[in-house]
Amino acid sequence: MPVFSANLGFLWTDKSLPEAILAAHAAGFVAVECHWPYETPPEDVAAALKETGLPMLGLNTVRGDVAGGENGLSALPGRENEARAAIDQALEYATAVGATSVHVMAGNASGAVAHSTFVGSLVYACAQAAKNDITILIEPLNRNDAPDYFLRTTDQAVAIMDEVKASNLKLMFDCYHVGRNEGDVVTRFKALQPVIGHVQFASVPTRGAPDQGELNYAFVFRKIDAAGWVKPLGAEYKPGGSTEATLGWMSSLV
Ligand SMILES: O=C(O)C(=O)[C@H](O)CO
Ligand SMILES: [Mg+2]
Repeated sequence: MPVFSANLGFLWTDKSLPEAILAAHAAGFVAVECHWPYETPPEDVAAALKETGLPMLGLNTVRGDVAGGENGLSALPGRENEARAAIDQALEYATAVGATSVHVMAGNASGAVAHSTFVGSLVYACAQAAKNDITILIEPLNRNDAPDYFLRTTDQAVAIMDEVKASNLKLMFDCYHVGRNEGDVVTRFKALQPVIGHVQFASVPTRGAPDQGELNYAFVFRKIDAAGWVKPLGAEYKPGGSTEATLGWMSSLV
């Protein structure tokens, strides 16, 4: 039976991160994950994780100048030092809270130089992360939400993983992005399962709770489960109001 991780970048954003961890535990999630926790002291997060017994699955590297439209640094030619600093920061925070993975965000770029810049950043990230048994994740984002993002497809992600050749580099398979960009979510999941490090989901195309939209998540969850995937699936959707009011899917879809 599938189990779920609450993505606290989107769920319970009305609460502080430690309070959101308590809320996720009370709602029945078995794990949590976040986006950019850096304003919360890691010891406060660690205390809430300890109190609830929930693991923190992952967090993201910072995006750079968000107001200026940046969405990550690791594929940006000329920004290698900032990208490395973002990776160091994420790994330090992950280590302090016991998080098991870090999503290295590529940023808005294209072309061969961006590709080699991203590969270089990932080689660095994987080497640093291996010291603390942390997995590095890369995630293709869909072209509607992130039209200029460097990493767009699962094929591109696999080619990059083949080039980096690090056993701790894995794919973040977000059913929402795959559903919007590529389709064939279940078929792609099965084909990619050996290189997937984490799975996320939200309704397609609105990024709401998974019991709405064109993707049948009762079917998707059943197939992922049947494929032998036992890690928590990350609920990364925008509740558009009270998170509790959207949680019916936790029982209706499994
Ligand atoms: O946008 C997503 O799907 C993510 O998982 C990342 O956290 C980037 O925002
Ligand atoms: Mg995602």
